[in-house]
Amino acid sequence: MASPSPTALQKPHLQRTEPANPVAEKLSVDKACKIFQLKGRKQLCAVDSVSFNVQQNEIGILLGPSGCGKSTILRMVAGLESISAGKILLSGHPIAGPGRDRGMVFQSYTSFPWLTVRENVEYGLKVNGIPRAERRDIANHFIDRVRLTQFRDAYPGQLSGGMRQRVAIARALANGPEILLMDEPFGALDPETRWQMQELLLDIVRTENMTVLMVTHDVDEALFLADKIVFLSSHPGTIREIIPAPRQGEAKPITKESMYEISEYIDLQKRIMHLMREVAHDPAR
Ligand SMILES: Nc1ncnc2c1ncn2[C@@H]1O[C@H](COP(=O)(O)OP(=O)(O)OP(=O)(O)O)[C@@H](O)[C@H]1O
Repeated sequence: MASPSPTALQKPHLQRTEPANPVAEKLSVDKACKIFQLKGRKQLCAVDSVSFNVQQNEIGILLGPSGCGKSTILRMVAGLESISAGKILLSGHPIAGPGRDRGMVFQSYTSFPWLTVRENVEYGLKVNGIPRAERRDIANHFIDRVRLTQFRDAYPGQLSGGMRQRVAIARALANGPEILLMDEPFGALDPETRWQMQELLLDIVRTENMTVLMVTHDVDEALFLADKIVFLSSHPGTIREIIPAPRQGEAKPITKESMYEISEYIDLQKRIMHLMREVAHDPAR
């Protein structure tokens, strides 16, 4: 089945909101804080004055020890958690709750089991009143992009874990988000499937001009996918270091094997392992 015509992908519902004033960053997190209210008037500062940005077409990775606030930051960007102080802007506009301009992919499988792959991918478009023929074209395009063409009419229960995550990615992309927010999306997959998914994501980000903010625990995944690694330390979650990847955008290696032939990646891997040990031994550093 052919991809939808370019015009189908330029329909108003898929047009990305242009910023009121053009800004360099797609996502700007500026001194963001999150304080959770606990029982007995106690408070927990989970994220303290965190600032970073992600440019259009970049993959930004949030990396750091357990409890350093990675998911909380992602959830604030998603609008699922309020921001206690500071600000978060997407294309120059403040985040004020969840919205279709952000596509979410979680570690757990989130497809509707009673809908087929195509119905799952079409779901958001249907809710938003997109006519049947158009949403079918869009769904088919993204199902092809995640290489599930042969499984359009299958139900999620008939798919492997990796295939179900591909459905989640296609579903998120079909809604035309400005940024894809991914929380450990490949964490439940076996190592080989995980590699394949990482390579597929890199390919999709390039060809669909997508911007991504992803949480991971996995140093190799961060190295392979990132244009920028935001490394956090915990209690409270603060930025330890913002590390640009040795190669950016089109210059990044497209397979894991080729990444490990590049000495800067090996050096960076060692440096990140070292940082991980430091923050694990002394969270306050
Ligand atoms: N709803 C909540 N209420 C109170 N505390 C919370 C809440 N959500 C998260 N926290 C706390 O905020 C801190 C950061 O949690 P968060 O889940 O963001 O960390 P993380 O880096 O994503 O951890 P992990 O890597 O283990 O998933 C933790 O101390 C956690 O206990």
